[in-house]
Amino acid sequence: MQDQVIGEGAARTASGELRVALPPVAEIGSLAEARAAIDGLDAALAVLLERRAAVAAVVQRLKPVGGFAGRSPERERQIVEAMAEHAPVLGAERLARIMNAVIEAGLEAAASR
Ligand SMILES: C=C(O[C@@H]1C=C(C(=O)O)C=C[C@H]1O)C(=O)O
Repeated sequence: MQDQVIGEGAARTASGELRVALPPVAEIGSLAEARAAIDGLDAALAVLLERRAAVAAVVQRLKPVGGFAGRSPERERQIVEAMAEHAPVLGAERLARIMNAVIEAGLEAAASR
């Protein structure tokens, strides 16, 4: 099976890996290149977000109380703190807003299935 290209610089490999090109930002020289890079990153993000929602839905089924009723602020704080180590420019405060939207979208999607 061949790699499935999902965007500029992003592909799913036959063995189920997601591969994303991360060339140095300083090498981006034009608006078209910058937008192509964003399109590739967004395609990869979409794949990751879809997978994350599917895994979060599994957690909802396994927890004693799932869904919005079983929301865990402590676990969500831990997630954001761990992510902030990889995203120091965004930082924990902005990441918390992003992840709140991601988590709520995942819980909504799980409830709608
Ligand atoms: C997935 C869980 O349930 C909820 C959803 C979370 C998520 O999408 O990461 C995190 C904490 C909970 O609010 C969990 O408790 O781990």
